Amino acid sequence: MTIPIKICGLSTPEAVDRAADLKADMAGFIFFPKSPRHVTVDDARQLAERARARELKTVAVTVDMDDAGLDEIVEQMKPDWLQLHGTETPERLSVLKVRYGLPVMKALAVRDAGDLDRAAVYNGIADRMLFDAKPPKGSDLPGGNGVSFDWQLLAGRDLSSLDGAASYMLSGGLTTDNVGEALRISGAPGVDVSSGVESAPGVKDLAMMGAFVQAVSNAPK
Ligand SMILES: O=C(O)c1ccccc1NCC(=O)[C@H](O)[C@H](O)COP(=O)(O)O
Repeated sequence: MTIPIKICGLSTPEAVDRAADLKADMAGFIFFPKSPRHVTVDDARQLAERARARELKTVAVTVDMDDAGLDEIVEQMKPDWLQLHGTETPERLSVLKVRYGLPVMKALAVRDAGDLDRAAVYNGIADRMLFDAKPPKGSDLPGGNGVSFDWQLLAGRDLSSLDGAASYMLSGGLTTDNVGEALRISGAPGVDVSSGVESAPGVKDLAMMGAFVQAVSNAPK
């Protein structure tokens, strides 16, 4: 079984090409001005075009964005997926799925088992969940903080009610050094990485990207 990998926060053609060379499944582009990974719509349009040419799926990552902002992103970038990384409700997801006809990945911030229980409200609505760590106190970013949550929370948990073959992705503080252990403990069907493949905030490191993908493929199935 191959584990789907999303590499998030890409902002250069080199990083997009590297993700495609490595046969990552998804490339995430961040629309959040406070993030060191923020891209403009025009940047995203060009980067997504490049990804599409290599059959790399693109994900527009937004946070409680209004319709006007989303309209522009969808029209220009033509993403394959929307990732909603804010406080979007199941009702909001339903509206956006009809409006854009795109699959939606809902990020949920996890610290304890109760947080994971909240995923149930998105059953049958989100096409995929992304379980990420809660941001540390004082962080301006809802994601991309390089912190993990307790992977044991996912161990043995029945998430079969979530739809799709890869019903969720594990995220938050994953690195080459810990992703094998994270997969072993959680049994996650997919992984997402951002700061764990960066040499500085927002700067993707091509060698680290390669090492991460290798570590995932080396992980015991
Ligand atoms: O990465 C960001 O800067 C970011 C900003 C605002 C919303 C979401 C953001 N990232 C979303 C992701 O999917 C990240 O890959 C995920 O949070 C994991 O990040 P990391 O812990 O750095 O691997």
